[in-house]
Amino acid sequence: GEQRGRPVEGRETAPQGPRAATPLRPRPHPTLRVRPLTCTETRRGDQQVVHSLGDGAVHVSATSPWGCRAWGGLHDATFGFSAVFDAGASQEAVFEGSGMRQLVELAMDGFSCTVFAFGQTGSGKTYTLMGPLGQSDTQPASPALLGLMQRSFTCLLEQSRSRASDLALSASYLEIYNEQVRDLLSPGPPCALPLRWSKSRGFYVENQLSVEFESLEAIVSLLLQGSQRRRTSAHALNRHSSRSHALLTIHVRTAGSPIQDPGVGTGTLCFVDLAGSERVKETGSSGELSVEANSINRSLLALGHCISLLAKPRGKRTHIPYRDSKLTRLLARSLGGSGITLMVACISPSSRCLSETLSTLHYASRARRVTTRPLANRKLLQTLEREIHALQLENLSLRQQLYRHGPAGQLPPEGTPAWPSLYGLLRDFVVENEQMRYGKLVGRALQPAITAGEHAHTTQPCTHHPAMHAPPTHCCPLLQKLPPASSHPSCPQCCPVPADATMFEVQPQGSLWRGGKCWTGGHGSAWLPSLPAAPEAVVRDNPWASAAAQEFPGVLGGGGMVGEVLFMCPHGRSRGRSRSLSQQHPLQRELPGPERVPSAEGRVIPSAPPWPGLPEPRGEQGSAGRAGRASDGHPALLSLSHVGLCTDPGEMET
Ligand SMILES: Nc1ncnc2c1ncn2[C@@H]1O[C@H](COP(=O)(O)OP(=O)(O)OP(=O)(O)O)[C@@H](O)[C@H]1O
Repeated sequence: GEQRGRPVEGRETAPQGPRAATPLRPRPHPTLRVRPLTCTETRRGDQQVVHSLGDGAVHVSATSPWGCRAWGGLHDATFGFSAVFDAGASQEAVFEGSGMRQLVELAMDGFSCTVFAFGQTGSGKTYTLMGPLGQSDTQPASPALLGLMQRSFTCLLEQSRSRASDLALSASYLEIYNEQVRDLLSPGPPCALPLRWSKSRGFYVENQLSVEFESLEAIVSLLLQGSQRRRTSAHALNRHSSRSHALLTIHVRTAGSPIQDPGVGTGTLCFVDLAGSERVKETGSSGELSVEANSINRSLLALGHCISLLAKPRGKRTHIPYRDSKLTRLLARSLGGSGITLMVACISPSSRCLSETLSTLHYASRARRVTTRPLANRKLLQTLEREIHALQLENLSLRQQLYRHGPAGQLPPEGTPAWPSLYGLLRDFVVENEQMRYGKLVGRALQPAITAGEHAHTTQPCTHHPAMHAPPTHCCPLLQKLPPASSHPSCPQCCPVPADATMFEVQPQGSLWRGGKCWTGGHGSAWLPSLPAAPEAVVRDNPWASAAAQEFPGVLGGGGMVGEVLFMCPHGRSRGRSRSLSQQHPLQRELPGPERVPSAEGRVIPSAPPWPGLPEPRGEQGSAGRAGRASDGHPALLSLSHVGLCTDPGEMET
């Protein structure tokens, strides 16, 4: 019996004009185009089964018994789209009414935009995107027949000229033929290019050619050149059937940025002309044609599968198998990622194509439920740049730490085995890295006061390195109480490990093992001018250490953590960069997450997992952490690897 198809939920209203559509539409934006009956279909007496009802609705009434069988007796169905263009709609009407102009503007603003045409073979996908391009090699297409691509190019170039900013446009064009990605712009015979994945770019094609253009003629000629290289064949339903999926991408980037890596920092507008789904029986394909048809159908099936999964509510989504085909890999970002997608479903009105038409309509209905999270690439780039800058600073600090581990301030010679293993070293770096991040936060918090010049007058140039300034001493109460520095104020170049500095290693009993000439207290502020025989003696006999011990009882009274290497600078006053042993630093609450917050002893739990067979990392709460407390219960000394923060927020980071 007859059955009326349910209208698709939440049907969007048709756009009222060029600017009517919402500029940022996170859902794929299905638009329907119904082509006219072809001469062959008319001659054959095929009936028209698709009728536009207006307001984005289309009605399919199946009178063909063949169609009824295929859809289990479903004769009637109404579907809703954001816009429906029937057989009489002009190419211009499709461009203006589909939201294509807005998509171009979004690409210019740095978003990743994709328009893809899908539908049965011979349904008018290529015609909608490119017009009758390539169907006549001798005559150029009339301007009225130009497709979405050429109209978008014009719009892009107009936009790029009208925007004062320095924007450059380039294009790449590839096809996926029998699961091989091939560059359509590279000269020479087509060869398969590798498809790779990177965190910043997602899936991308390696060694793909990208050609810069400045005029409409140039980009249209690229389009023509690529389309002529694209695989097409004739079959029963289409004399110019595309045998591959083609992706033409326009990259909008800031002039001067590298053309080789257009993935990051650019807006993109990608036109995807999918190969049409086909029933081999109907197209009469055999041999190579049927191999191509199988490959096309398989990749379209993978695309359909991804779309069905993406259409589920976010909470109920399972893994999206983008890797099932090259097509889904390349469309991953547009479908479910940070892109904005316009889908153009193309159908034939012929009763003979009913089954395929209904399949396309259901496919489009599913796709409209997919949501993406559009993110402008330029904004993404700024975020990444900030992150890179922070990481570079961190890297520098880590290099300095590594430098300190080398003998006599030298970097270890190449080929020296990593200490104690590469993993151990890395793990320590993770700990240090997190602590330094913590220290950096404090430094950043203090920076405004420092840059305001509040303490500027107190800084003194280092006698060894005039470019370096010692920190303002009055910022830290501990430094204020200490006697004046000996020969010269310290600077990051002199301290903490000058060539004549010596290391001590902390033993399980809490005593210092003299492995060198110097050690420092937990604040890094009480650098001692002479060699201690034992820490107690240092505190007792040395005025610097005594002052520090009075100010912060317990800090200098105990040993460090077992296995720690402590340094002492013979030059007197330390750098200002020092780590607190305080239980609660006022800035701790500003830390971004619990893993960055030091423990009560001022240590940070590393994010690196413990490695079997290796001792606990120095910052970890293990046996080393427990031994880090002095026998009287006060927190013990911290080694340089824990330096970075002062109890007094007034003390600056070097
Ligand atoms: N809206 C239209 N108006 C007039 N002719 C059209 C229209 N759409 C398609 N055609 C004609 O229909 C035929 C098939 O169109 P086209 O090649 O674009 O189909 P296709 O979907 O790209 O097919 P395939 O998937 O096999 O490549 C062409 O001859 C084309 O000129």
